[in-house]
Amino acid sequence: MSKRIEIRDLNIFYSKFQAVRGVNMVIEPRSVTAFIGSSGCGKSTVLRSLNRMHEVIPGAYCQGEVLLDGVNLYDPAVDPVRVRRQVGMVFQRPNPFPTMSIKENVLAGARLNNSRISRSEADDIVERSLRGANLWKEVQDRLDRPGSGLSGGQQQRLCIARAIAVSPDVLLMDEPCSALDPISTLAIEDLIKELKETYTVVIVTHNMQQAARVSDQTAFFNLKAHGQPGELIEIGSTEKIFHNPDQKATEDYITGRFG
Ligand SMILES: Nc1ncnc2c1ncn2[C@@H]1O[C@H](COP(=O)(O)OP(=O)(O)OP(=O)(O)O)[C@@H](O)[C@H]1O
Repeated sequence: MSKRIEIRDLNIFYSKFQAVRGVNMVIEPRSVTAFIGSSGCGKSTVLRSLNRMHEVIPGAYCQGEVLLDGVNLYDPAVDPVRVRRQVGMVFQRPNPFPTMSIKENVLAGARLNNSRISRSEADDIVERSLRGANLWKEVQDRLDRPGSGLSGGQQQRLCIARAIAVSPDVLLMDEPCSALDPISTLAIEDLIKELKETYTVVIVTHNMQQAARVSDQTAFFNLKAHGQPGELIEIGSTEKIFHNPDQKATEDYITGRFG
């Protein structure tokens, strides 16, 4: 549970187009790291490279290393399906399986890994995951109703429950609150702070206040010019990046002078 991520000399391509260049960073276990930066600088691309989701896109590939507790996820001997089990992902729009019950939504990934889960094991996974996603109290009396009947914020917590049901080491979140109202957003932010007790969390956000509220470390990405690859400009404690960054480009972005 909760592993250290080290990214070494990562270059990321969509066929001939290089989207990201030369990223190096360390993400400690039991912490939240926020990726910020203007649109198109490669935040989501880097995030997707951390669980080998990037290469699912035809023609897309990476060069470099992503180490999870010292093991390179891109080593030819490593099974990408196993990587995606270890490194879970939550997307921008809550995407529960609409016809499945709340309970079956939570169990979807767990059933893929093991088709013979006993009833009591399934009940345990459902309760543990829904409690972990701060949703249990709201749905415990309607576990057999469709996941699509929940509010947007509840659906996103259901997706988080589905991600943690397979006991990952890392949770990736790509703008998890961008489709949510402010109250649901705060509920997810509170949850992120709890999740870091157990998992390594990496979140892409356009919301600076959100990065400042939830993250321990912030990584600022930028593009030198349109059509150029995105680069990691600066990474540091969120306190430092927001109050005393080393790079002028970071300061300009944080203070809203561009981006
Ligand atoms: N599936 C794809 N095929 C080809 N190019 C892509 C694909 N997805 C993203 N790109 C390109 O890669 C670059 C980085 O995109 P990415 O979505 O990672 O940026 P981002 O910083 O997450 O942007 P945003 O903040 O707008 O979500 C952009 O130039 C984008 O057009």
